[in-house]
Amino acid sequence: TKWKGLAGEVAGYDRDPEVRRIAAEIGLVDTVCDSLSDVVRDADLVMLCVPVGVMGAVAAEIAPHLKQGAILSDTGSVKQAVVEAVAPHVPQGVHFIPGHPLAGTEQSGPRSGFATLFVNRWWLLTPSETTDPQALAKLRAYLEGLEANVDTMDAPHHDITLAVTSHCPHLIAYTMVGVADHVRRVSHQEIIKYSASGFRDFTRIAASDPTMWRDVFLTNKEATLDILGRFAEELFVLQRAIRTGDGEMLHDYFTRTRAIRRGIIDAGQDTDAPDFGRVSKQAGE
Ligand SMILES: NC(=O)c1ccc[n+]([C@@H]2O[C@H](COP(=O)([O-])OP(=O)(O)OC[C@H]3O[C@@H](n4cnc5c(N)ncnc54)[C@H](O)[C@@H]3O)[C@@H](O)[C@H]2O)c1
Ligand SMILES: O=C(O)C(=O)C[C@]1(C(=O)O)C=C[C@@H](O)C=C1
Repeated sequence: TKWKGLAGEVAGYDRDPEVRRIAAEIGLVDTVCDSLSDVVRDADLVMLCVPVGVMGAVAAEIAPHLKQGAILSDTGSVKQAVVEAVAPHVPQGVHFIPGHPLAGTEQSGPRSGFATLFVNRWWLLTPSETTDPQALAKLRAYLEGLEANVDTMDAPHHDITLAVTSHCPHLIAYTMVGVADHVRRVSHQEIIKYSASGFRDFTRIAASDPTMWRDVFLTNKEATLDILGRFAEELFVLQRAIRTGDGEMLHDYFTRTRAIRRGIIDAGQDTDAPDFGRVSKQAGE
């Protein structure tokens, strides 16, 4: 926001005094406030950037201090649970428009952000039927000012989509790293020394913030369990193909998954891993 000069003043608050100290030190915001009530009092846009599990408690605390006409949004990775937790606290005359930037890394904390984090990344908004179109247009224009691509969808659809594209992949990465940790026949030293790049990618994801991801799974329970159920079924099919030596099945399956990867690259969404693009081009595709 500061990079693009999109706001007259950017104020921030975190309940952790160390986070507030660092934010002031690195100039993350113009003003570091000492309380939630102070930080929201005169704000035209309030962005809740806390773990999904505490969104409701924070909303309840700020509610009496929100300015009439203000836009209230959030960055939570799950949307339906945030709507349920936050909406009941939102006063008349305040526009609540939930959101989720599909941008981030395994790092968390005030030093992890950077000005161009949202450039050419999706920022999903989940307005309701009663959302004021002018407030929605204003928020969209602000996010586009950050050079994000904005799309809207309803909250349940967001949650099942992200269960597929983000939440379950994280759980699978956490699990694989956990498995490596528990395998007795391969030492920890060997795992570190011979870590192939696939496993290294998993360890990056599995280093993501435990509080954030605990809350994601506890609040997007139904969708993640649905997709994990399908994952388990397909895993059994692949296991059987390996056991029975069904090479044709494995080859067909991997050909289809490779096409998905190519689709992501062709859509210009592969901003993080240019190496992979290079590898597939070298393979003559
Ligand atoms: N990290 C990512 O890749 C990413 C990407 C998109 C969305 N998100 C979502 O954005 C939100 C924030 O994630 P993050 O990565 O910025 O986490 P973070 O850990 O960097 O920041 C969260 C902050 O919230 C503070 N906090 C916790 N409870 C609080 C409370 N009651 N009052 C005030 N502050 C409180 C913590 O002290 C912490 O500094 C989460 O809901 C997450 O799901 C994260
Ligand atoms: O690259 C990463 O570290 C991420 O996982 C970022 C990622 C994602 O799954 O794409 C993680 C969670 C957020 O809600 C949005 C973005």
